[in-house]
Amino acid sequence: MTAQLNHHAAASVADSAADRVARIDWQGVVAGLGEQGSTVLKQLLSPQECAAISALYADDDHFRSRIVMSRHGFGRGEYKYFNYPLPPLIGGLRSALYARLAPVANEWNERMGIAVRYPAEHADFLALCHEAGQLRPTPLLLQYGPGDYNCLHQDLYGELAFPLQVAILLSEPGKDFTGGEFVLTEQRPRMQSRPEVVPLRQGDAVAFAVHHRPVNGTRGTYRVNLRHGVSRLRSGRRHTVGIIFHDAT
Ligand SMILES: O=C(O)CCC(=O)C(=O)O
Ligand SMILES: [Fe+2]
Repeated sequence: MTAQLNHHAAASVADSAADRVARIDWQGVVAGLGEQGSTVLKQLLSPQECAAISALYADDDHFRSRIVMSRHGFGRGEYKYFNYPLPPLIGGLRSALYARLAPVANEWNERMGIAVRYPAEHADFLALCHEAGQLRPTPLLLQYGPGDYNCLHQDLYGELAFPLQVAILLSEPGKDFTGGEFVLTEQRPRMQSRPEVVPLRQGDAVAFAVHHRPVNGTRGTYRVNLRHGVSRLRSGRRHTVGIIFHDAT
């Protein structure tokens, strides 16, 4: 009886976005981002939350636009950009994650010799985006079926770009879908690209560099260029929510 009650309590407690972001091992995340340009944030969403967010896909009231990837040469599959106001959990994660990633972004820019610095609070960064004419929300919900894939790309939507982003896998590999792995490539100057496959379970998030990041070499710091995408789904259905911190023109 006690175990059942505890289980029920754990499932029904409103675990705020801020609380769960505060529990992440940020030292480990910062180390992973520094070494690989990406890192996994385990179990950011419960299976119930993943299912609830995936179910939003069918309801166009939540979205400002729908993109069919094959029409633009982006791959195969589709996605929808959320409208403001974002669903509270996604909006809450967006601002809580930003506050933890902004110091990393500032350190990267310093090392890459880029003068831009990011404010501590996401609301202040969004105000800068809006002043620059980047008014449209960028968080998105992606949907893939058998044979679908997402070509390697960078999510840049205007002059202002926050250098890190987060994607959360909403479906369970091996059960809801097969194939469909999250892939990153890292292009070093005058060298061939390094591939990285990021293993994710349902509810896990990956934080990664949007565009470029600094790497220490023997002759100082250089920039590597990153792209991300998704390998071909072999079967089933895969949903992801993408959290991009800059808004779009
Ligand atoms: O579906 C994925 O895992 C990748 C989604 C993506 O490209 C993004 O969130 O920016
Ligand atoms: Fe993307």
